[in-house]
Amino acid sequence: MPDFILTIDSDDESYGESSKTAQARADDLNPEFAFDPESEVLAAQDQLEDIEAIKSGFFVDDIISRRLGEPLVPYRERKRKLEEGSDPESDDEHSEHSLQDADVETSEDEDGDGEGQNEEEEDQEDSEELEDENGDQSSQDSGSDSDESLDEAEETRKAEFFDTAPTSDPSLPSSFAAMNLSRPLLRGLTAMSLVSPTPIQARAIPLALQGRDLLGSAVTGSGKTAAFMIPILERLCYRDRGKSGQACRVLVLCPTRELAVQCEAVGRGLSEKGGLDVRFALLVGGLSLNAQAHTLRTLPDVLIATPGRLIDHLTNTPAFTLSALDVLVIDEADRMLEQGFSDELTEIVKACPRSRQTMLFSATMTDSVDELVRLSLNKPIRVFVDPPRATASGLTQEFVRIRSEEARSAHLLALCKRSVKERCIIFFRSKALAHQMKIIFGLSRLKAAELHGNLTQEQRLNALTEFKAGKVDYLLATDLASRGLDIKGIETVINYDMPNQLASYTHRVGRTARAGRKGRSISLVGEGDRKMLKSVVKHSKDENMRHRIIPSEAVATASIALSEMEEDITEILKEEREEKALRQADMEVRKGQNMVEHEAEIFARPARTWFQTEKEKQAAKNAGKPVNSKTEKANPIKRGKYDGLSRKAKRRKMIMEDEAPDKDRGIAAAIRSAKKTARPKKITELDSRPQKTKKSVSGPKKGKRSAFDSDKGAQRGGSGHEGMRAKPVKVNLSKKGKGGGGSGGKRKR
Ligand SMILES: Nc1ncnc2c1ncn2[C@@H]1O[C@H](COP(=O)(O)OP(=O)(O)OP(=O)(O)O)[C@@H](O)[C@H]1O
Repeated sequence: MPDFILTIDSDDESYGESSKTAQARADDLNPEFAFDPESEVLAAQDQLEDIEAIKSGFFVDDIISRRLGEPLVPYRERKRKLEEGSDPESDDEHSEHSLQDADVETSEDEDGDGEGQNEEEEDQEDSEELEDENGDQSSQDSGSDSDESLDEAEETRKAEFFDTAPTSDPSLPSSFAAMNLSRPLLRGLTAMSLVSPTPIQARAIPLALQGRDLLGSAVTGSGKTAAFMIPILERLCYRDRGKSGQACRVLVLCPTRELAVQCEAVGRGLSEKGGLDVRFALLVGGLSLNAQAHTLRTLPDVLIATPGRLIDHLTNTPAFTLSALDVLVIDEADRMLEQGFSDELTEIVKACPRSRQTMLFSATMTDSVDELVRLSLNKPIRVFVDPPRATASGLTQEFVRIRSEEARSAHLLALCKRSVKERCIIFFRSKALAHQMKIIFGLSRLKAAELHGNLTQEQRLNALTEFKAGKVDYLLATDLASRGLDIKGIETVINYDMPNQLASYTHRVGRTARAGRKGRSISLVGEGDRKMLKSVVKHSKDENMRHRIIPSEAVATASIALSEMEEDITEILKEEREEKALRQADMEVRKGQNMVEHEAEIFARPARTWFQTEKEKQAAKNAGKPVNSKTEKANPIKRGKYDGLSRKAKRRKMIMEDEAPDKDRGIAAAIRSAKKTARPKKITELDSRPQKTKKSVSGPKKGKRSAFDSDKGAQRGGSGHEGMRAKPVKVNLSKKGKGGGGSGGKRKR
């Protein structure tokens, strides 16, 4: 059997060979371009509540420094230096250390002792084993073919549920200019060096401009954020700008705070660089509730939110509703449909008007009807650019075999000491593991920051800032950082352990090789990870896979170093616990003092209500698995008659039902119509499908066309007014699906 996997026997081997497709993609994209969320991170930090950090990690650097006999730098001083851009730790020391490592590596490489021989035999064995994984593939393929092939009933349901993309014009726009976008937006795109759309952008943007519901999927790092942000901004160019037109029109939901921060940075960047007057609000946990509530009172156009905080505002911020929402975007939608988020998502969808446009995006998007029905989509179109679970073509995937679990950390340490020395993100299954490794890296003088849910929001944002700025070489993260984060220049992703789901693997390794660049992933594969390895092999191209060997001497050296650290690690963890308890006690005392001093004011405040108790939240999280379509089929979601209606619409329907039949219906109708007129108008959508525009749209009426309507040629020629498109076709989204646009009848529930 041919050895399909190239075995790397040198740690220095470059991962740089890229396939022709990667080159083609690289030509398509501008690898130098990156959105700069860093400034946004700092902006978000300004909003932070002044919470004294009491969680772990905050002071562990100090404890480690004390152990290593290094001078202590107070946290506030460190933070100030970070903001000023100077490195609090000595670079010299680090480079000296790297040199030492290099020396060791050379001497080891030159040393051809018996252990090397052993290593070779292991190589052979490992290659065969990986080959086996591939060998299994054929049999597994044939077995899973039947698993994966959808039964006829499912096919029929999909045919009924989804719409097909219009095929009349198969040519895709080759530039943003060809998309007939308004001039300020084109200016913003150019300022951000975005010239030609990526495949997902070329397909999704025209459909999104028509107001269609859609599901977008393409590999990680292929520009999905701009694929929904561009049509949103374009449509907002045509909104009613009068006072009565002010409303929260767009909601983008993200599963993590960091992703929301980044997403807002992309939208804000495009808007500011193009000179569009679109206002954004970031609604994420960990940032000041009051500041967010204050922003909401100004009715920002676009809300970028995590579900929990959004629901908090919906429940507790007076007068805040989503009743005027035009567009709902769910980023990383497959994750949001999972158990941990699904209750919150259902609650949010219920608060949105049914006439909205809904767009879902993810690199691992599902098209399971069972999972999608709860979102009340209206004949959505699937825009699936790459095969499901595909990885970026510039990615080389390497695998290291771990023979005993005890040796896992030694492998990681050896790998980082010898080969992967910077721009690396390492994923761990648990927060505790990531934290423990932070201590090990600290004691080994490897610069690392941790990013997981046991940290305060300030610590999380600081970790990202430090990593992006190159102040630390490693980001030790949990799956919190696996989705969506776009950090320029990540060269390597290490999987300390394999995740439980293939989708998580795809997202983790997708933090590198983005936007046409090259990158590599290195996964440590133990006995328990073999099943996932099989799945990965099955979904990957052979030429992108490598088997990596870490010399056993290097692992042995790391192992000795680790055992020498054991006592220190225990001591540090103990010291940390004690310090944490002290701070906690200190905080409790201050809280008590506050209660005494400000009792009257505190009790005068309206009590906040919560959508779910902590217990319920935990139960939902523990369920944690993707929705089981079979169970769903057996127990279909029961829908009430008010489901899918906004709160306002629900109230209206209830009032109408309560109305006595003998009441003057004419007066009631007149009142409703007056209220409707007072509501902000929907933002426009570009409907390029001619058969739909003429009959169905409530666009500009005869004799009421704007001065720009007849100016098509001038606008195309560059002399049109900014923010206006020639002959804008105004479509009232609330009419969507009522016979117009061929999207068929009433919205399905
Ligand atoms: N049209 C474009 N031309 C060049 N580069 C682009 C273009 N659109 C986006 N990019 C680049 O692609 C990078 C990745 O974009 P983005 O984060 O939106 O990817 P994604 O598909 O959402 O990834 P993920 O699935 O990991 O969330 C951005 O940093 C940006 O630099």
